[in-house]
Amino acid sequence: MNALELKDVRKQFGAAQIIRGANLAVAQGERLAVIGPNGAGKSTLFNLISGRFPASSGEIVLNGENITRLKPYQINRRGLARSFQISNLFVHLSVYENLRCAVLWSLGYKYSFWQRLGGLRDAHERVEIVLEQIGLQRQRAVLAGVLSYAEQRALEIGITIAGGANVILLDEPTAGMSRSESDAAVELIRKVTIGKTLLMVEHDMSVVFGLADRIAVLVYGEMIACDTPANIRNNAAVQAAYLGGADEEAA
Ligand SMILES: Nc1ncnc2c1ncn2[C@@H]1O[C@H](COP(=O)(O)OP(=O)(O)OP(=O)(O)O)[C@@H](O)[C@H]1O
Repeated sequence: MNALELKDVRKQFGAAQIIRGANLAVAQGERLAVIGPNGAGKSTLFNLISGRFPASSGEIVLNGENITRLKPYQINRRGLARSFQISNLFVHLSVYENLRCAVLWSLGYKYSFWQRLGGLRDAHERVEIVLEQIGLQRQRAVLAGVLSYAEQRALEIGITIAGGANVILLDEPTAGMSRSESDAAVELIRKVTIGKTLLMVEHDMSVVFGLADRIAVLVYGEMIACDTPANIRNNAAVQAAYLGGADEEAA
């Protein structure tokens, strides 16, 4: 079973066709990068998958279940978690508390007293695991607002994976980072997504080619190619429409 499938998904805002029939099948454990020029519809595609916008037509299937008409929290509970370009952190809470909120939310912190006690213990253990994964154990008590930029982005990734979702959507996870910070972020993303399915929108071609098993190319709302990095690099249509010299930069 695929982790995620899009079947002829379309989105229009008024008369403007923004996504023009996207078809995609992402296998369990696969890492897929979505690339394309500014305004191609990449964020819109993520907004459709995560339920923020309803699709105009077509079908979105997560872990075998049709999620096309579900709300974001319902999709989240079914195993899909998403990070945002814009920071999603509680800046006045500590690193630990930020992660704890994310874990408790995913556990559905609203049941009976006894379940809640069990839930709290589970949450603590889960937070410890995520802290270790994102390398922020020593900053656990630090307020999120005073972390370095790269640490904040690592915490956001931690919050995204904290609930144990099997499909992770990352929107430009290395935006605004220096080369060395983004190299470290690639390693972090690789580590925390082992055994999970990753979809990411990313403009930095060295990140894309460093992480992705497959690359989907979106141009004006149409997916013009979806293939291995090597094939995308050599795809004439992709080069003409978008990639240009960017592959040389990444090589
Ligand atoms: N809520 C909306 N209402 C109307 N038009 C929208 C809406 N959201 C996005 N669009 C339009 O859809 C098009 C695609 O935007 P989108 O943000 O998805 O592109 P993108 O590929 O993510 O771009 P970038 O790389 O610059 O982030 C743009 O022309 C944008 O103006």
